[in-house]
Amino acid sequence: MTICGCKGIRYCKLCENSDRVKAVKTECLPQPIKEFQLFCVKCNTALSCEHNQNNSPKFDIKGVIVYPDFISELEEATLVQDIDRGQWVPSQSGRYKQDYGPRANYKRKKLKLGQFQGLPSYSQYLRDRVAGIGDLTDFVPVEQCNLDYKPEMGSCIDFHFDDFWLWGERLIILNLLSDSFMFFNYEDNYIKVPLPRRSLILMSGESRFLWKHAIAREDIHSRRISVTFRELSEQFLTGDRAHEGQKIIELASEMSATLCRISRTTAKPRCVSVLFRTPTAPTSRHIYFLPTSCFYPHTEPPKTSCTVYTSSCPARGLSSIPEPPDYDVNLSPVALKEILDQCNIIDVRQPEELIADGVIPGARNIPLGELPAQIADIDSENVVFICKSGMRSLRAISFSIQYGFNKPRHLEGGMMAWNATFQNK
Ligand SMILES: O=C(O)CCC(=O)C(=O)O
Ligand SMILES: [Fe+2]
Repeated sequence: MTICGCKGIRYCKLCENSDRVKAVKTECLPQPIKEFQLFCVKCNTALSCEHNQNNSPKFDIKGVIVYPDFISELEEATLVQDIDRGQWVPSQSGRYKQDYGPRANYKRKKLKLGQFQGLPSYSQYLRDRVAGIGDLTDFVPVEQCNLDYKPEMGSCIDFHFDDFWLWGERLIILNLLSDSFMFFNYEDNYIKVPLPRRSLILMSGESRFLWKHAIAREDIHSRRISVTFRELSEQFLTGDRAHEGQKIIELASEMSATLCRISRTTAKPRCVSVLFRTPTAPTSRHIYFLPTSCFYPHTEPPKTSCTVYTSSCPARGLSSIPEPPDYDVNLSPVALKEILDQCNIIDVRQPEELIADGVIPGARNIPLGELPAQIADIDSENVVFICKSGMRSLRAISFSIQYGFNKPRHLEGGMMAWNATFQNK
């Protein structure tokens, strides 16, 4: 017996050799598709263009827009950290799922709102940013679905339409942690749309109603998280179920996190400290750097609602840092050298910096941006983070403490201090 979320013809690497999957006729199982056209995210076309010489393109797809770099690397790291605080539940085809939205019985066309506590507060700034895109000012997301794809699980999602009865014309998906492709199919035409890491894809019009979409197993090379936002269909907005729709919209905008306190930090004038209480993290304190364009420091921070706070702050550049650690995180180059063989050294620089400035023997290179995806593979004891000057390694410390690492430390002053101490000696 394997424990996974697969049923019927769906399978993952845990259950693909099970009796249930073997019993399904091979021709019924989804097979890899080898022939497809490639979509150009610069020209928004699957036809040949200056970036992409597709062989004899047959079809174009309308209604797809990809927004590269929709969030920054730091925002991604913080977002993944917030998402991972929630519980992942096994789903079909080797995926894991976190669903925030109304419970729906699609066959009976019935909704249950009892459990729905609203969309998570950590994604409020994303929703605000989406609403800042020209055509999406009236996009009111009422569902957020996070999916976790892992190559070792063979995670994928087969070709499908998202439900039309409940969900509206526009689907919005944020692609986190690794590059991938959204695969589209209409009759015998296949198109792959690149989804660079940290990009957002908007699917509407033909790409929503005519073409099915999928994420292929062969396009998951390392951990990938997708965050899908869905709006209500017309009948829940203006049609005969509008009263239910209104209730859902009200519930969706209620934060599942309660804002406990928001205060200015005296030590850092451009920051506010925000205390939240959420079902998954009883109290979590975030210090937000305020963008210069933000209304602070001209007015008092709002005291009652974090919706007001987040939607009033243009979220670009917003990032959170946890509490400072309560032990000495600093190791001097000399101190580190003495205990080098007992340390688990993680170098968070980019690979090209290792070539330029040298490495400490035994160090494992995990660039800071990769840390959220790889942190589960690091032994959490005796960790010493290294970077060029000691700034990124401090962030790595904060991040890893939240994952339960035991007193991680760093090389104070980074490789610059190390080289100044030991080079030519
Ligand atoms: O993970 C993705 O990007 C696609 C998810 C999807 O299509 C769905 O949940 O309906
Ligand atoms: Fe979908």
